[in-house]
Amino acid sequence: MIEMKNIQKYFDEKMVLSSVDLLVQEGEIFGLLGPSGSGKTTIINILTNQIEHEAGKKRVEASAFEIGLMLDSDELYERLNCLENLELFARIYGVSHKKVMETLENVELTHVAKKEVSTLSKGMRQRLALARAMIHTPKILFLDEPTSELDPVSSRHIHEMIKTLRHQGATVFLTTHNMDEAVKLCDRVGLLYEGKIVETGNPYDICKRHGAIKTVPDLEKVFFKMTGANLI
Ligand SMILES: Nc1ncnc2c1ncn2[C@@H]1O[C@H](COP(=O)(O)OP(=O)(O)OP(=O)(O)O)[C@@H](O)[C@H]1O
Repeated sequence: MIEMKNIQKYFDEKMVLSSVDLLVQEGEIFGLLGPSGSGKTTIINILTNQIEHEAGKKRVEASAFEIGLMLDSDELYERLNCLENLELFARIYGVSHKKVMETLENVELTHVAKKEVSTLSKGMRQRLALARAMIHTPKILFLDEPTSELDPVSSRHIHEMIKTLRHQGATVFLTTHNMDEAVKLCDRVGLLYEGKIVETGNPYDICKRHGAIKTVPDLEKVFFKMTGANLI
């Protein structure tokens, strides 16, 4: 379970999160949606103990070793090959070579196992970053925009991997700009706006309630309806 209660976060004088409340149940795929700069990455950083918050309470029911994290910048080692990137993490987590090879196969990167990361396509990099985040079969997986800039086929591939991990019992917390993705992938979403979660629920139900939301401009219209404020 993941919980935030009345979380506040400032960067210098600027308040980024004014009062964030959210609850993610075990085994859910939860999507955090919001415009650029609304604080989605900040929330992941707080939940994964990378930054401190100023007020409020948080709870992540998993030890550091039970958490998987994939950041927006994939943070792979450019000069190492795919296999070496995974082996490095596998050693830290005590994961066998067999599991590394299986994971490479699951993300369909066996044929480029010995290729240096700097030579991979964006889609391959994303798949490798996801493989690295889930190599130890985490209890909770945090994904910051896992399919940003990917073509539809690569995105679908990533979606399947995320769903497989969920079927194995993991809880997945991801950020996205894309409501269409949220409808396909997430059990529930939270809409982040002006430092607060202004709406949570099943993405399909939210779309039905507000009319179709497919793109960020659509989402902005919904925000306008809810808050009376423009996003830009
Ligand atoms: N280390 C930092 N120091 C100062 N300001 C920061 C820092 N990290 C984030 N911010 C600011 O906090 C706000 C929220 O940033 P954050 O990256 O969490 O947003 P986001 O919703 O993830 O955006 P995007 O969708 O563009 O990735 C932005 O205004 C950003 O400039």
